[in-house]
Amino acid sequence: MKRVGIMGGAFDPIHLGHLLAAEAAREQYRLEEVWFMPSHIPPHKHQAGVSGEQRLAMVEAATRSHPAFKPLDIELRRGGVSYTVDTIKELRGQHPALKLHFIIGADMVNYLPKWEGIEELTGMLRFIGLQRPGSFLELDALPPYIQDAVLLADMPLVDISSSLIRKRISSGLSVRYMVPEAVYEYIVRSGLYGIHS
Ligand SMILES: Nc1ncnc2c1ncn2[C@@H]1O[C@H](COP(=O)(O)OP(=O)(O)OP(=O)(O)O)[C@@H](O)[C@H]1O
Ligand SMILES: O=C(O)c1ccc[n+]([C@@H]2O[C@H](COP(=O)([O-])O)[C@@H](O)[C@H]2O)c1
Repeated sequence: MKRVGIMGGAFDPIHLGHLLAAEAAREQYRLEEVWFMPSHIPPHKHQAGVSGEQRLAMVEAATRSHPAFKPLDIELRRGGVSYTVDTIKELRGQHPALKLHFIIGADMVNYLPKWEGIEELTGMLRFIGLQRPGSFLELDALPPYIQDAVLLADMPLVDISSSLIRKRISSGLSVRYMVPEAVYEYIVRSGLYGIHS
């Protein structure tokens, strides 16, 4: 069975924290591919300020150089609120022979009990959880059926978030090296987040 990781997020914009988390999960759990999937409307968060098309273009730019990383536009094409349970059912229908892993940072691991259809989701995939500065991943605080569905991976802690990047750009500060060069160029070229080159 092919082992695939899915890294879902708003990617507004995609940054080095996302990429290092995906690479750590890929290596430690021998994932053959990792699919980066921008959400349409995130279930529990403000809607992205930048269009789905532009967030996908940044994901494409960020993943192009890695042979195992691919963009996935399934949630942008479906529209509406991007509940993971709906997406995973759709993906399992399309690819019944995949072993799916959903890669998430500590903030999202702690939030798993509130995910739509979480009981059903834990029967369809494993989560791979990574520590993230600012949110301590506490497996013991989760119900046992969720703990059983979460695998842990290590990564160099990266204190970068999309909101930090947006805030720095709007304050005229540099975000070079917080995002891949190709993403930085896309942000400048498209004038995203009010950037001045
Ligand atoms: N620096 C990081 N280290 C580990 N995981 C991360 C990091 N940044 C984001 N993630 C994880 O990546 C996934 C997608 O995150 P998302 O696209 O919402 O980025 P974000 O940086 O959290 O955005 P925002 O700051 O706008 O809330 C989530 O599971 C999140 O926990
Ligand atoms: O389905 C849910 O209820 C759910 C709740 C919170 C987060 N998620 C998914 O988890 C991924 C990371 O979420 P976020 O809010 O950090 O971008 C993204 O793919 C979301 O759709 C999903």
